[in-house]
Formats: sequence, structure tokens, C-alpha cells
Amino acid sequence: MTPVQASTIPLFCSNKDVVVEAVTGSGKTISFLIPIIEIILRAGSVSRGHVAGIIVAPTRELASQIYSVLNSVLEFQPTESTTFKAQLLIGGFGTVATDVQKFLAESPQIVVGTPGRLLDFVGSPHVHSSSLEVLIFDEADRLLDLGFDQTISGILRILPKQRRTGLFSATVTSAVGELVRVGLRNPVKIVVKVGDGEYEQKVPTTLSISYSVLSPESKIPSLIHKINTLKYRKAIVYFPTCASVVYFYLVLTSILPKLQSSKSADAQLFSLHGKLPQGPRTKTLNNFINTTKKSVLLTTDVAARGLDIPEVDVVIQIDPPYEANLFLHRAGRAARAGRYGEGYLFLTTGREESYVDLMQVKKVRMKEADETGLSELMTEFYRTFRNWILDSRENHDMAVKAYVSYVRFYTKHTMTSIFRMSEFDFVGLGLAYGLLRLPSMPELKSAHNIPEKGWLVEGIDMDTYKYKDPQKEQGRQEELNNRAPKAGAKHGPPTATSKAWSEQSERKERRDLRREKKRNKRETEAATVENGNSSSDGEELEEDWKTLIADRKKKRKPNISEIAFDL
Ligand SMILES: Nc1ncnc2c1ncn2[C@@H]1O[C@H](COP(=O)(O)OP(=O)(O)OP(=O)(O)O)[C@@H](O)[C@H]1O
Repeated sequence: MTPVQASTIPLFCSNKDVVVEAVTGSGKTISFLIPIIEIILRAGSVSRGHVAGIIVAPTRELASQIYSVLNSVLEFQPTESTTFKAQLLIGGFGTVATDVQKFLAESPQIVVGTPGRLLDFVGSPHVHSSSLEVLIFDEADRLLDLGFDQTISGILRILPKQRRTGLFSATVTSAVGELVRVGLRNPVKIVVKVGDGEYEQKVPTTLSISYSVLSPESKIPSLIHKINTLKYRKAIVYFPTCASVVYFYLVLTSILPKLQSSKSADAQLFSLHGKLPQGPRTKTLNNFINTTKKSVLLTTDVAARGLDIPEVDVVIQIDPPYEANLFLHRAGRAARAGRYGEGYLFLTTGREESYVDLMQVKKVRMKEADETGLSELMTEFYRTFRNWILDSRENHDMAVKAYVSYVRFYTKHTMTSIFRMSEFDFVGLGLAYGLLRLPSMPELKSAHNIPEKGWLVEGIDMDTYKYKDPQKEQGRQEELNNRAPKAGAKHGPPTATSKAWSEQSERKERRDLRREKKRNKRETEAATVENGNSSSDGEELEEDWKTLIADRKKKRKPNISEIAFDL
């Protein structure tokens, strides 16, 4: 057994409710699966239509993983009594009605699922929970982050109070206090510490974490440098938003093969984010898990927690996450179960440098990474990137969408003393995203050092900047023709030798600006709507946060005794 298993299994099996905090990759899953099976077996047979054990996880991916680990344990049942079964309950595949039908037909004792689907399931008149023995909340703090507190309260209202309950996470925050108060009875908190006695740390001892302080424009070249030069079987790269994942997946898959410096690095790229439909989402994750090739997964926080992907040696965070604990969960996808792993964090020059000190207070030590050899790659990368952007207007539209989503993400940082909008480098980020011109978004109005009319590149004629998609291009042409004819209009692809904006007529200037504003407004709105729908990536959760924090402040602290295991 691992330390967390050695400390949790006996206590949980001896009728104690538990709150368990142990570093990522330390084996928490088994530490709740063994007790759940043990307790249910001890209680005796479970009647048809009754559920005896429930496991709640924040994402479909994590629920599926727990279900598969549970099945791999259940394979070891004695052959004469292979009656112990589990069922997976997640959205995206089938309806609750089909889940209930399957449950009645197969009589599983344990169900594993995400909160919404579980609430519908236990709320069904055909499902009886009076025989419930054990309830588990995995990644309990994340369940609350995602604004699932109402759903979880709903589940708790339906379930009987007489049961064992366990809460598990690598970061049990004070936020779970309310859940502990209403969901657990006289719980014991088990904290498994790691370190050498003198220095306790919150990450596995086999995880080495480095940081780099970079200008926004240096981040993608540095990422490419790492993809090309680090030793790994699998790597995970965290981007802040779904739109950035979509965009940089396209940028990197198009550009990497063209870079001379990437020729020897043949890493296969994958992209996973919360806005992919469930089918492709599962398929991408499985493909990444099963591939035998050297591979890199570009993703969001949808893959930050709990996922146990073998052979992940490197985790790169392009930016710090909006909340400090997520940093530990992301980095913890590497260095699992005693395996060696490396984490890299990119910080933007300026105030963000103090993130290193903040993480030190949170018991995470980092050393500065070596970034030599970047400048040559930067020149090669930006030349290729600019050509790619100019190749089709669709690319620029996507860049704008990703840029807008990034700016919106930045406002969600909980540590506002470090991540200040007033010091945000809009121009640097624009260059990093390959923008020719900054979009007109409200956040830019009060920003300093914005170039005239937002142009980041001189001499681009947007009128001749074409879409590859013929239909889209036709629409754009029609829009152009509907405007008053302009004197001396240029034709052909946009080039850096086109007439500079500053030299063009006043009228054209005003007209183009109006048109751009309209277009940017549409893009900004589209990006905002897209982010607003992303409940699974924690991008637009400010309101949930505010409500949750306000709610929690009102409530009293739970009664909890703590046992710290220094193992
Ligand atoms: N007793 C054990 N001996 C060896 N390996 C183990 C043992 N228990 C679990 N593992 C392996 O350790 C890895 C991490 O386990 P698990 O996913 O349960 O970690 P975790 O603590 O839940 O991490 P996270 O906080 O990231 O969710 C898995 O690959 C698992 O198979």
C-alpha cells in the first residue's frame, strides 16, 4: 500500500467518516475503492433497485477513470461469487432513463458519476437509496469550484443520513468546510505529508518544478523549444481557455513541420477541451493514453485533476491557473506513483514573478529554468507564424477569438494582487497570438501604450485580406461592395509593402475603423458566448465563486478532528 492507503483504508473501514488530503498520484483512488467494496460486502446482499455505494467526481473523464479502476479491482472477485458490479453515470452518452433501465437490469451495487447525472439518477422513483452504505466525493474542492454545490445539496437531501462518507483531494481547501458540515458525521481528517521532515511540500518528491519569466511573445517559442528538446514519452501543455487550445493546436500543427529546428522532433499533437462534444473528447483522451508515439496533449483545466495517464513525464503551464491549487493538480499529472516527472511554468515578466514566492508559501519550491537558445527560434517562428496568419483571414479571426478569451480569463484570477488588469501587456499578448491588429474590446479602452488604432503590424490592407472559405469570402466581398467605392483600392494579397494606415485618406480610415469595430464586436461577442458556455473549464465562474464564498462566510466551521500522518 502507499502511505495514503495504509492510513485511510483501516480508518474508513472501521466506520469513520474521512476527509483525506494527500499529494497527486499518491494512490487515493484505491484508498476509497477498497473500503467501499469492503463495507458493502460486510453489509450483505443488496436488493434489486437499491444502490449501496455512490462515487461522485467532477468531470466525466475522471468518473470514467474511477469506474475503470473499480472494474479492474472487481476482476479479482472469487469466480464463484462474481456478483459485485459497478455502473458509470455520466452525461453525453444516453439518457437518465436508459441508465435507470440498465441499473434495474444489471443490479450494480456501486455507481460512479458526475453530479448532474447522479442527481437525476437518485431522484428517479425506480432507484432506491435507503440501503446506501458509502458515499465518496473525489476531488471534493473541485466539485464546489465548478458551482456544483446546489446539485450536491440536492443529492445529499435524497440520500439517507446513516452512511459512511469520504472526501478526497490533493488540496482540501477551507471551501469544503460546508460540505463536511452537512455531509459528514464526526469526520477524521487524514493529511499525508511529504518531504524530508525539515521541509514539508505539497507536491510529490519525484516532481521537479521549474519556472521561466518570459515576455508574452517568448512563451510559444519556448514551448516549441521544450517540445523539441526535452526528454519525454508524453507531455501535457495547459492553456488558459478552450479558444487558446483550439487556436494553438492549429498553429502548432501547421507550423512545427515547417520549422527547421523542429525537424528532428516528431511529437504527435492532441487537443482536448471542455467544448469538444463528448464523443471526440473521449476519443482524443483515449488516443493520447493509448498512443505509443511521443506525444503532446494541449488542453485546459478540464484535464487538470485526477487523470492518471501513464507515461506523462512533462507538464508545461503556459500561464498560472486562475486559482493556485490548480497549479498542483496540473503539475501532478506527471510524477505519479513514484515515477520521476518535470513541471514547467511560464510567468510573464513583471509582477507575475512574485508567483514563485507565493507558491513557496504554499509549500511548492521551484527553480529557474534555462531558456538559452530562444532568440534564434523566435525569429524563425515569427516569420513562419506571420506568413501563416496572412495566408487566410480565418486564421486571424481565430487569433482574435483566442486573444479575447485570454483577456477575459485574466480577469478571473483570484490572486488580484499579482494578476492586475491595470498592468496587462495587451500588445505583447497580441503579438504572441499573431494579431495584425488588436480587437476593439472594452478592456483595451483604459489600457496604456496601445498603438494608433490598434495596429500591431504596419501596412496591412484589410480589404484585400481574404478568407479561404469561398462562401465566407463572398460574404465579405459583398459587404465591401455595399460600402461606398474607395479611391485607389488595392488588390491582391496583403503584404507588408501595402500603404501604411497613417498615409491613407481620412475617409477610408473612418470607414475601415467602423467596419473593423463592427466585426470585432461580433468576434468579441462570439468569444464571450463561447466562454460563457464553458462550465467544465472553470473560465466563467466568477459569479459562482462570489456566491459560494459569500455563502460559506455565512456558515459556521465544521466539527472535525485531524490526524496528520507524516509518512
Ligand atoms: N499500492 C500501490 N502501489 C503501486 N502503485 C499504485 C498503488 N496504488 C496506486 N498506484 C498507482 O498510482 C497511480 C496514481 O494513483 P491515483 O490515480 O489513485 O492517485 P491520486 O492520489 O488519486 O492522484 P490525484 O490527486 O492526481 O487524483 C495510479 O497509476 C495507480 O495505479
